[in-house]
Amino acid sequence: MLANSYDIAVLPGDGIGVEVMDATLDLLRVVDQRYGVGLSFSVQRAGAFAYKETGTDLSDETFERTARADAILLGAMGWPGIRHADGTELSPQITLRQRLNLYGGVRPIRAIPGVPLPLSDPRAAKIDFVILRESTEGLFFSKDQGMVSSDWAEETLRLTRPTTERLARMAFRLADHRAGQSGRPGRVTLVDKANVFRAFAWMRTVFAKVAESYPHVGHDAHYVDAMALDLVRRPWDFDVLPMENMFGDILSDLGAGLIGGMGFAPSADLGDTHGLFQPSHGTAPDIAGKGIANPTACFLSAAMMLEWLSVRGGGQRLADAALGIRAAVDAAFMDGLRTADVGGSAGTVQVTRAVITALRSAP
Ligand SMILES: NC(=O)c1ccc[n+]([C@@H]2O[C@H](COP(=O)([O-])OP(=O)(O)OC[C@H]3O[C@@H](n4cnc5c(N)ncnc54)[C@H](O)[C@@H]3O)[C@@H](O)[C@H]2O)c1
Ligand SMILES: CC(C)[C@H](C(=O)O)[C@@H](O)C(=O)O
Ligand SMILES: [Mg+2]
Repeated sequence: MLANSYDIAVLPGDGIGVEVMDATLDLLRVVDQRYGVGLSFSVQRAGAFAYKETGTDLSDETFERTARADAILLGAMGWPGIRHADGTELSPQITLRQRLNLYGGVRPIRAIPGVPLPLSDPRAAKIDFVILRESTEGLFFSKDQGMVSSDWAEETLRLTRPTTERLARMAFRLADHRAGQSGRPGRVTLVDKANVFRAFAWMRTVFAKVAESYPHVGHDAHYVDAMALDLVRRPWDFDVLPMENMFGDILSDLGAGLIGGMGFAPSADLGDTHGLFQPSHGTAPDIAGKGIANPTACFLSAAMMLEWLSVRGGGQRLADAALGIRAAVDAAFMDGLRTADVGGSAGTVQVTRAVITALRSAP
């Protein structure tokens, strides 16, 4: 699909989602001038404040428009006080994942050179792994269908063969791709709780079968509780970590903590036909409106979007643009940029200016 222009559906959402998206669109316009990738943006309203004003957090019209785009860029959605009648928070992100079958939640955790890290071990600078969060089933399968009585409450975890096999193939392809780029051997480590639940023992058999088709990629499994320990103790040892939905939700925030916080953690929700890109963080009500949200995670999510469009046949310019964003982010932080979340004073606008300057001055 070598196209001259790409239609990007943009859903800024709520709180700092809007702030980091404004910054990302400023960056992408400069990227477009420099690399000539031909991006056009159609901004759509969705999220908690849309719900408050219109009664829906994701209208059918917005969904259809979003589903027709070449790629989707999302800020963050949700707001603590804005709830459904049953008290649950709104989550149109989950609706999008389920309706577009975005089963592969790719959440890279990479230490950005120059950003202060919480672990003092010098090996922390080498942290570079990917959480691959299954994003349509697992424990989220029973969302809105859990049974609650006055005496008990029950939710259901479901893993299906088609999704588990697709997730496994995505994990091995990703490890293979990363090995090709880094020169290090690839390794897929399934994160589960197979010592207690049959569902995870079964998941191991599905992964072991898929692994046979990738003999050059290493493969093992790790219990989720031990993985929580080892991600703090030796995170530099891991490569690609596929896991069930809820485990991935939790461990991806832990991973973000290892590299400076949520403001540095990008993500992509990928299916076979659609790709949605968003920072892993939420709407951050505690800092919204203060101008200090770190837009780096959203910048890096936009880079993932350009790379995905490139891999789907969009050509080298998109790949170069993705690399250009990553290099500019690294250069800006190496040059001393310090965001408020890592003890500095640079706000959203300063970070955006610094990254744009680095992009413009790159050879
Ligand atoms: N993908 C999404 O849209 C998404 C993800 C997570 C949470 N949420 C929603 O967001 C709302 C707030 O959730 P929460 O507070 O648990 O999680 P959060 O990710 O919004 O915030 C957690 C902490 O990280 C900080 N933080 C997050 N992003 C940051 C950034 N870019 N720069 C600097 N600091 C940042 C916040 O200030 C806060 O201290 C809830 O309604 C939740 O449901 C949405
Ligand atoms: C806001 C919430 C519905 C969402 C999730 O649980 O998936 C978020 O925590 C995330 O990690 O993207
Ligand atoms: Mg989460």
